[in-house]
Amino acid sequence: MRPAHQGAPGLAHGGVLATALDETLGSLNWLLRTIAVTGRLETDFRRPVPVGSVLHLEAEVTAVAGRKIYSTATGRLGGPEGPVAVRADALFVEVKVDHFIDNGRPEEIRVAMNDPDQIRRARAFEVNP
Ligand SMILES: CCCCCCCCCC(=O)SCCNC(=O)CCNC(=O)[C@H](O)C(C)(C)COP(=O)(O)OP(=O)(O)OC[C@H]1O[C@@H](n2cnc3c(N)ncnc32)[C@H](O)[C@@H]1OP(=O)(O)O
Repeated sequence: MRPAHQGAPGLAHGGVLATALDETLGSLNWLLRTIAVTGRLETDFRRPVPVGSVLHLEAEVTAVAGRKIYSTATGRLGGPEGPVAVRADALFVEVKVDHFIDNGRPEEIRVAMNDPDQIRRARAFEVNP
């Protein structure tokens, strides 16, 4: 956690922690080779996370039902054996790539689609920087 992630003095902002959980959970969809968006993200903040601390994040898929992917993530202070600071349960919903083409701002979609580097093109859709 860096100073830019601060909310209350010296502590990480809850929205930043939720973003970190969402990104970790979203990475699972790459492993499933499925394009999916967050439909629901339920977050528990169990301990304050100090600026300067390391948050160890892990996530797993718990179930897949049709287009619905259920997953859970845990963030521990300091490392994999540290105390649980945050956790989240999520539902991702599988979408076609058209979801982004139809709903995204045309300028960014055009730049991404015109990139001849296929890996960079796919990554352009991956995260909100
Ligand atoms: C190559 C590209 C790679 C791209 C990777 C991109 C990763 C980006 C990650 C993100 O930034 S996600 C950003 C935040 N999320 C969104 O913007 C999603 C906005 N929501 C939507 O677009 C739609 O609501 C959504 C696609 C999630 C669902 O709409 P649909 O019309 O496609 O499906 P539908 O509403 O029929 O829901 C499908 C199933 O999911 C269930 N569902 C959807 N949203 C739910 C919800 N919030 N809570 C509980 N259940 C939900 C819904 O009940 C239904 O269940 P059943 O199949 O059992 O009937």
